[in-house]
Amino acid sequence: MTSGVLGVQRTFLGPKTRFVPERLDSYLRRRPVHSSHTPLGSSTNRKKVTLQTLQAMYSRQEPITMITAHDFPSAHVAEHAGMDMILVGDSLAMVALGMEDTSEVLLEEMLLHCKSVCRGAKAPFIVGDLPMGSYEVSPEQAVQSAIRLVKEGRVQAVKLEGGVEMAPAIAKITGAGIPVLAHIGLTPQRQNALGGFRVQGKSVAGALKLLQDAQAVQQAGAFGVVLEAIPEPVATLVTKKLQIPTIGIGAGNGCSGQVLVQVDMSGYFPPGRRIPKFVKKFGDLWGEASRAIEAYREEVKARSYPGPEHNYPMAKEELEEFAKVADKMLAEKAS
Ligand SMILES: Nc1nc(=O)c2c([nH]1)NC[C@@H]1CN(c3ccc(C(=O)N[C@@H](CCC(=O)O)C(=O)O)cc3)CN21
Ligand SMILES: CC(C)C(=O)C(=O)O
Ligand SMILES: [Mg+2]
Repeated sequence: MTSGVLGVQRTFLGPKTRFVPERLDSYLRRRPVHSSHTPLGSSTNRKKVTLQTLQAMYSRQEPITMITAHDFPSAHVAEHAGMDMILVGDSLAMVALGMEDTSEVLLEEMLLHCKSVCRGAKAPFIVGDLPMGSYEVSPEQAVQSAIRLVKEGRVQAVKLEGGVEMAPAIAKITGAGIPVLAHIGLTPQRQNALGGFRVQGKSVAGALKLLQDAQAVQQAGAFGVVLEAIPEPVATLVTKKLQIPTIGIGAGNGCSGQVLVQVDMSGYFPPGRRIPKFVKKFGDLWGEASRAIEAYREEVKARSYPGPEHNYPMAKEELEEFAKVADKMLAEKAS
């Protein structure tokens, strides 16, 4: 194994070659993976993660890693970082489209985002969120919407919110050969019924309901279930009672895998914005982006950008001739 990105550059390009990011990328793509785990940066040549891959991870109790993406670059970087699964979450309504909540986003809009994400990442298993209003009316409506996400959006699976009450829709979609990831606990599309973004399953009755929901979606054929905003012991117990993986978000460390919203975990939000308690800010993308833009703005104002190294050259004779001819041309025009 090479010792990090700089080592890779030298090996491939040689000491005299200028570093071209695109070449490093294509090199990494061709480089064979020797170890069973995926080293950082070499993931773009990784084999496609399938339902069977995920099943194998679950069997050997290897944590399943999932992150949201909402466009080409956020998908590409998630793939490059070696994520197992990508969720085109309807949270994009808020983080990419500036909507008040997730209930506003349309199936058509989700399709556009699914398409760009699927162009940006090939290896991860990609799941598309069914938006509110696209699946609750009937199992027929649900399967029609799911088919559009696969056929037009190019995702490999769909996710929908709800437990016992959504079992018939889950059965209908899986019957059409489309894998379904269920989502129970805090279901943001139902925030008006839940009384806001509230932790679920904190009482005996609430925890029992979660267990019933989890069993119902498993019975209906879901390949996994997202557990959102529930106490850790409840999520851990639900995970133990199921035969399908649980993907936690705000559900503690006893789940089969974890998911986070990419802009949350990478810190791509302004200082002072409220984030859920379960989010860990692994980076400061907002700080990086705003520092870069500020520096660009200042250099333009100070006339220090663009510099000579950013200019296109022109032969001296051409330039002198141009100046002469230009003056003549303008004088002719004026008379
Ligand atoms: N950017 C983003 N990240 C998310 O994780 C996310 C979204 N958007 N949009 C849809 C839902 C909403 N989510 C949320 C939002 C807020 C809390 C939150 O503030 N919870 C409180 C506890 C509230 C209570 O129990 O009364 C907390 O302290 O974490 C939780 C989940 C998760 N989802
Ligand atoms: C937070 C995850 C589970 C989600 O549903 C989304 O991003 O829309
Ligand atoms: Mg969602």
